[in-house]
Amino acid sequence: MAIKRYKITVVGAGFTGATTALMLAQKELGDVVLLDIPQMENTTKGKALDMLEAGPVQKFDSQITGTSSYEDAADSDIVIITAGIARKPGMSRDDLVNTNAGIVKSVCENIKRVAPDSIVIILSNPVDAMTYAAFNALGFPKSRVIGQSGVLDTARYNTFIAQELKVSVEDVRGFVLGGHGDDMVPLVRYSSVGGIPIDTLISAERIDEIVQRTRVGGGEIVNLLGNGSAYYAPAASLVQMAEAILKDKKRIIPVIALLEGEYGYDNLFMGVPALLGANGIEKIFELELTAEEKAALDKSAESVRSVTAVLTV
Ligand SMILES: NC(=O)C1=CN([C@@H]2O[C@H](COP(=O)(O)OP(=O)(O)OC[C@H]3O[C@@H](n4cnc5c(N)ncnc54)[C@H](O)[C@@H]3O)[C@@H](O)[C@H]2O)C=CC1
Ligand SMILES: O=C([O-])CC(=O)C(=O)O
Repeated sequence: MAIKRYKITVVGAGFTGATTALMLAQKELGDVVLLDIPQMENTTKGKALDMLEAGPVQKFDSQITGTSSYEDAADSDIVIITAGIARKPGMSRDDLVNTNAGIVKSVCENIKRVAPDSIVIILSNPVDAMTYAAFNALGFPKSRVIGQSGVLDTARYNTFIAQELKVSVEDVRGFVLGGHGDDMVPLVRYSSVGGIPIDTLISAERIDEIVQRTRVGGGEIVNLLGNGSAYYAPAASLVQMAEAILKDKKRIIPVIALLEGEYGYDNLFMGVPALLGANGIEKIFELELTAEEKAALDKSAESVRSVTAVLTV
């Protein structure tokens, strides 16, 4: 019997990448390769060794390797791309598009060469457009090119709802659709706590405030940190997606997927609820939307389209 040990490569060993590598190892989802540019090789090796040395204390046996060589990523089952620059206060995610498109493209050309059967999850911002750029550079089927935004946006939304009601986060089921920008669409009508619709528990005014705080949730952290963006919750979100795939859990979670007619959009990568399993995105779910919800989603899609259109690479 051949027992499989998974290999997960995390490209970009900065705040999000390093945190993701540690969380993957803590859950023993597989062996982890942490990869950054040659100028960062010693730092990357140092971070990987430091994490590995947490294993005896935290009782995990995942290997963690720091490297700048794509050969070490050969035949990865999953590749997570966090490479690129992060925004600072006063910037929007879209300001990163030109720099990060070049980085994501070069990373994907290497991944295509060394791990042609991998499932690729993209975090680098602006993430809807970067997932599109990755899809073009990889040439993989759409089921194997997935962007992360919805797990994080939903986690923020759920956090604020749980705080408002003083209940366990475990019982909150929020839903966020659309692009990873300030006009994302938290869907109040599809959000519940212990099965109870939130609009029967929270006033309309407070719900509006929670929705607005969710939309600018990334910016709230950017302003507090002063010199970078969120990484603990983004890393946890990536790990949830990797786990759904590696354990073939068939989870229904929001991810950035290529839309080919769904919700009325074509040739657009944007956040929608999807079934995530061993084959990557196995199905996209189309929810019925009211005219108001559809108008909000159209606005978000328009923002994603305009930043995707500036891709020059
Ligand atoms: N989609 C989402 O929900 C989120 C996206 N992000 C995005 O993730 C990206 C990374 O954020 P952080 O880790 O905080 O930034 P960071 O600056 O801490 O780390 C980025 C790392 O990428 C590396 N890098 C740059 N070019 C590379 C290349 N060609 N190959 C390999 N590695 C390369 C850098 O050396 C650096 O170590 C940013 O674009 C940020 O905006 C961050 C949080 C959430
Ligand atoms: O806000 C940022 O720039 C990073 C990010 O995407 C998030 O934390 O949602």
